[in-house]
Amino acid sequence: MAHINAFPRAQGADGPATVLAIGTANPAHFVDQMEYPDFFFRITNSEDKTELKEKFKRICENSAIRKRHMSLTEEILKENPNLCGYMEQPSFDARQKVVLEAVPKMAAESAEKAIKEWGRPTSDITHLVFCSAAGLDLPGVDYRLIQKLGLPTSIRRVMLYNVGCHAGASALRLAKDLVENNKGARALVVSSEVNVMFFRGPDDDHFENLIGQALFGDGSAALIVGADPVEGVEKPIYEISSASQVMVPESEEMVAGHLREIGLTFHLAKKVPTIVGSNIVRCLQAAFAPMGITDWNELFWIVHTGGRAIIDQVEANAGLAAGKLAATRHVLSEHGNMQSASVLFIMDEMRKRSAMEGHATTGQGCQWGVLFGFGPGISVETVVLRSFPI
Ligand SMILES: CC(C)(COP(=O)(O)OP(=O)(O)OC[C@H]1O[C@@H](n2cnc3c(N)ncnc32)[C@H](O)[C@@H]1OP(=O)(O)O)[C@@H](O)C(=O)NCCC(=O)NCCSC(=O)/C=C/c1ccc(O)cc1
Repeated sequence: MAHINAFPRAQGADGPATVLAIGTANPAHFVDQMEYPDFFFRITNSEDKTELKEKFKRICENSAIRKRHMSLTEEILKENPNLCGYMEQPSFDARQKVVLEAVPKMAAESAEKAIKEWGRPTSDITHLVFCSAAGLDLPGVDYRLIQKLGLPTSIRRVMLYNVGCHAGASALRLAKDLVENNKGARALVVSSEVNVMFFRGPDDDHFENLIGQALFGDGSAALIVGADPVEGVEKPIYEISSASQVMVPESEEMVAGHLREIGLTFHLAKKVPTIVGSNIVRCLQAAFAPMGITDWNELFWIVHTGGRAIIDQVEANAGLAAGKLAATRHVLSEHGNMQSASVLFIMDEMRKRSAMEGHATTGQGCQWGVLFGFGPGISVETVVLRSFPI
């Protein structure tokens, strides 16, 4: 009997991973950030907490957010008053109901847009990477997407569930490895996030909860990632040149999420913006040493929209010129913090405004760019991108 000494190894791609298409989606319903304090304190029956409301108003005014899209409507909140208390029980089933509908719906919508831009049949998609911080349900949204999009049932799926805000960048890191190690592979990367799991009313002793209530919005983004683009068929937007992850030393639990009967509770230390800021140059130096780049203004920039103070700290620590974070600030303003989807939205915004402003490349005229994902821990993902000519 013939013996096989080794399985044939998958053949790798010739070139690096590239982003070949991007699609985004949001719920139609949105809240105006300036009107939100009135709505939030009214719907949660907290009008008597006048001091807290004044502070929440100041936070909203200083958030640099104009609007946020939300799956949670006034109607749903009225039907489920336990969502409006600070820690009312039960609320998990009501949260889960919204999550199970909204997350796959938005995911399919953004993926359809990405597939349409890509221009090839769904049968050519070999891998699926799905990420979300919302939802525990089996089979997962990866499976739902196969049904909704008519993807091959043999598609190789990876789920990044409950990773946190840095998961969008983690998904890019993973997709890069998948497509570079499997010749001809095309990965559909989808992030879909809703803030239903941690919506709750105010409490005098837990102000960090209110910080979260002021920042998060819902959104989904999808990308097609593949190496060796087919000439005349596929048009690369960015190269994913390198991707690395680091846990910021001694930052454990500065950003943390705990799933309880009352949904996701999270911890957010006041020091988060300064800790992120003070670690940024170290990450840049490690990522750009191979190119010999030390002037961070040479790069195009994509920074997770964690909060205005985080973006300010990154800008100050990297010594960035005005306008370098314009795409990031625009996504913050229009959507708030959409967790893992944020950086993918900014990738889309960056290439669109580069074309609109008449730049020579998809990275506002720059060749190299950096994408930062921040999340629980604090974890930092640093992705080096390379632009393409427009
Ligand atoms: C836009 C903010 C919220 C407000 O702007 P500001 O008014 O100029 O900021 P201040 O620093 O002056 O803060 C205003 C007030 O809020 C208070 N504050 C300021 N952060 C705080 C604070 N983390 N605690 C508790 N009081 C505070 C601060 O002490 C101050 O109080 P007071 O002096 O009495 O008015 C700004 O502070 C800001 O962007 N902060 C960064 C927010 C931040 O850390 N974002 C990270 C988000 S990532 C994340 O939450 C992920 C969660 C997650 C986890 C797991 C999952 O699975 C999913 C999700």
